[in-house]
Amino acid sequence: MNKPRPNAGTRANTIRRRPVVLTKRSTTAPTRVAVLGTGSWGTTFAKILADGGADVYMWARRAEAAAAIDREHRNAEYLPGVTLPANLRATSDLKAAITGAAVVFIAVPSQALRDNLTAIKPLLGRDTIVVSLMKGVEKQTGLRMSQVIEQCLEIEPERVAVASGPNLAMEIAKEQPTAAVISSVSLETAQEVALLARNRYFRTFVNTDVIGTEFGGVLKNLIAVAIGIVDGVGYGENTKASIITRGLVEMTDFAVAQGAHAETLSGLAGLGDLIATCQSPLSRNNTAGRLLGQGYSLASVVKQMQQTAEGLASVAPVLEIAAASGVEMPIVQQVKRVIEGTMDPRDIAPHLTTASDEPQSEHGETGEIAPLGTGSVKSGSRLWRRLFGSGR
Ligand SMILES: NC(=O)C1=CN([C@@H]2O[C@H](COP(=O)(O)OP(=O)(O)OC[C@H]3O[C@@H](n4cnc5c(N)ncnc54)[C@H](OP(=O)(O)O)[C@@H]3O)[C@@H](O)[C@H]2O)C=CC1
Ligand SMILES: O=C(CO)COP(=O)(O)O
Repeated sequence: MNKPRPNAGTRANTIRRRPVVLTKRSTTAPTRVAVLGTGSWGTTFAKILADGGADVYMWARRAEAAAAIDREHRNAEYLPGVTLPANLRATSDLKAAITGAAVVFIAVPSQALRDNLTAIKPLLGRDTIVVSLMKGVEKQTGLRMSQVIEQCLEIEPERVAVASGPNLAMEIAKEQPTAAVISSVSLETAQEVALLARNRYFRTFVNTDVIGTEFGGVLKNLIAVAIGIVDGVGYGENTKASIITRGLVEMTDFAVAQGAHAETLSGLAGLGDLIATCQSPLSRNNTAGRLLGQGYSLASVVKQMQQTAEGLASVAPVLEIAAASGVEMPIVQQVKRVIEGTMDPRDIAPHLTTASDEPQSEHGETGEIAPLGTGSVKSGSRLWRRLFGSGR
């Protein structure tokens, strides 16, 4: 990462804020939407939208991938055995996919987002809403996906939303019921997107905590890599439960220090997704961790992975932001060291690498019951004063 950039006060955060009038969409005709990316999540989300009644056009970067989806109503490469709705079309022509779309959903790997936005920008309508389905941060800048979108497309934050939650693609593609959060600084935008992205097996809630919702998705990936390492090494349920529990504290500390609400990290986009991803062999982050735990090098793991494991790229920028904000993330530190090959995976443990050997309070430095998300925040810090010093 070249320049660590704290989340508060980035340019993308400070594009403020002429009032945006969101045009009400027609309620009679199906809403035209585009989904960019025909991997496992893009295809599954397109199915969610089509099954919810939207008129969906997917974009694939490879013409043969688009043609196969259009012709066979299947995406055998990413979702074997799943039949896609007949009203779901695909193209490799970006202009054809985006033109006329009221909402554009993006599901490409996080590190590829910026390049794709350059091509997307001239094709967007004045009111088009852009929704990130991604769960990574940009390695070079540390920016969240919604920030990259605002910055590159030069659009108001009110036209941007994110979707996150316990959403393992293959389970949803098989129509197993689940829920997710749609978040935007504009409640109206979040509601509009949530109404489109819901159907008999997919329930959407809304919030306006974009920072917490996005970081929930980013951070649970890192804890899922840790759990994979534990599995790979052969440790059992106590180790995993300890890491999941302490991992949630790290996630919450980090996100709150960036301006998130602690409750968001206890919700679907935090705890919910943490449970799903840490428990499931479907998780690519979990799988990558398991290979690391079995002793494979990062290069070998990347080679073996057929699909995107965002946690591998997010770990360094997250730790840089954590260091800049005074947040301790001992579990994520351990993941980084295993990825770098500087720690034996068998040494992974839920211990806290604090300077002192004194037993540490589970609930923060006072030893009193403190809200989740204050476990490792130092008592002199700005966050601590905000939580405890102001009498709140
Ligand atoms: N899978 C899941 O269960 C979930 C994933 N997510 C998030 O969704 C995002 C996408 O993940 P997912 O769909 O699973 O990933 P996949 O690896 O399954 O698919 C990636 C997709 O992006 C395309 N792609 C790869 N590189 C580029 C590029 N440089 N430019 C344009 N398109 C590119 C691939 O095309 P090609 O086939 O040609 O390589 C493919 O269509 C990630 O951020 C992930 O965290 C969120 C929730 C659930
Ligand atoms: O985000 C996900 C589930 O909510 C998918 O997790 P993986 O990217 O680890 O497969």
